[in-house]
Amino acid sequence: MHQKIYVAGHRGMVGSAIVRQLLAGGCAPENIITRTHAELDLTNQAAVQAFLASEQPSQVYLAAAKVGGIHANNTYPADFIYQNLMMQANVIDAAFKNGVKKLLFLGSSCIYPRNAPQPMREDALLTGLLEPTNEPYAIAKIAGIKLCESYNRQYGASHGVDYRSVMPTNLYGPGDNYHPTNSHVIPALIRRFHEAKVSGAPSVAIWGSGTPKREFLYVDDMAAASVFVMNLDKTTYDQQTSPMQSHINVGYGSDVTIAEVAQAISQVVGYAGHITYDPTQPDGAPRKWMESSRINALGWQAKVKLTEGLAAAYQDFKHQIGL
Ligand SMILES: NC(=O)C1=CN([C@@H]2O[C@H](COP(=O)(O)OP(=O)(O)OC[C@H]3O[C@@H](n4cnc5c(N)ncnc54)[C@H](OP(=O)(O)O)[C@@H]3O)[C@@H](O)[C@H]2O)C=CC1
Ligand SMILES: C[C@H]1O[C@H](OP(=O)(O)OP(=O)(O)OC[C@H]2O[C@@H](n3cnc4c(=O)[nH]c(N)nc43)[C@H](O)[C@@H]2O)[C@@H](O)[C@@H](O)C1=O
Repeated sequence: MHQKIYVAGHRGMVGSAIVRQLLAGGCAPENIITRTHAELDLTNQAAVQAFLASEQPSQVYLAAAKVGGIHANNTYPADFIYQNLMMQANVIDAAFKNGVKKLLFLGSSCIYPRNAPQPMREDALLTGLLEPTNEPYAIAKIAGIKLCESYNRQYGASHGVDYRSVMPTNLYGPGDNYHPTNSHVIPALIRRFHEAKVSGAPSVAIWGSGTPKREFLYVDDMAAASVFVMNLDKTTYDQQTSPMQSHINVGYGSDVTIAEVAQAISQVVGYAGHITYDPTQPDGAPRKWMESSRINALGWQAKVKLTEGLAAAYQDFKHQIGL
């Protein structure tokens, strides 16, 4: 019998990329189960339980979450911690209760301490204070990792439960959220430089100092990593993880300053004006570069270079606004 795969968050940037990856890998469309947020609110425990009881998928990709950039995280902390805690607890528990043996949880690079040595290794988790601008979201993500680990420890031998966690670095690409203030830096600046080019604005303001560094991974690379980790045989996966340190970093391999990525975006968009800086906006973590040797040792490597990915992201933006 063909495997039914539930992709939670299939309309989101990562979820839609995971669906593309599954289809490209030969998965039949009818075997990919999806529900929109309007059809199934994952913060509703009874609805999630009823859905998984009726669909009985064999795998779950948990790519649904309350997601946003530094301003959104800093403005709506209650939404970020509550909705993410509820979604992941509901999906992971209902998956177990309905016999799902394989689940992949998507965390974030935010789980690591603000001042973790760079690049950040998986064993840096819980060794220091978190970045205040996204601490609530990070706490929810850490809880997601520990939910997966705890179900594995309690039910792995008896029920074959094998729930895995990948920690993406900052992501961008098709299907991104281009909201002017709630988005992440790359989609926000694609929109702002595009609008400045169209309006002829003489300058564009970047938030913060421009000095923080970020690692950026193209979303289709992230989707490939997600399917790769989900399908790894357990013996191989266990070689790079331990029962209470089961998460795996997924990074591009190198990072750039915000000033450098802003310059690159202005070139891709074709904006010729000046770049200024708005110190009233927060910088957030000074650096968030992932140490990805575990997943690299398992056989996955990022492929899409930043300039190539930015060009594709700009095409996606223009498509989203109907150009
Ligand atoms: N983007 C990034 O840079 C990074 C993302 N991640 C993680 O990757 C995962 C995917 O992120 P990304 O694709 O960027 O996020 P998106 O916001 O693009 O997608 C999230 C999806 O989840 C859905 N969703 C949100 N709340 C609910 C709910 N209550 N019930 C049902 N569905 C819901 C959204 O639907 P709707 O829009 O209709 O509400 C949307 O389709 C998340 O776990 C995120 O934390 C980790 C690191 C970096
Ligand atoms: C992805 C990961 O990490 C996220 O945190 P973050 O990396 O700080 O997110 P960010 O992309 O919003 O900012 C990156 C940097 O960029 C600068 N910056 C400049 N100008 C704009 C700007 O116009 N918009 C935004 N958003 N940032 C800007 C901004 O000041 C900051 O220094 C979490 O929210 C959380 O979502 C998470 O999971």
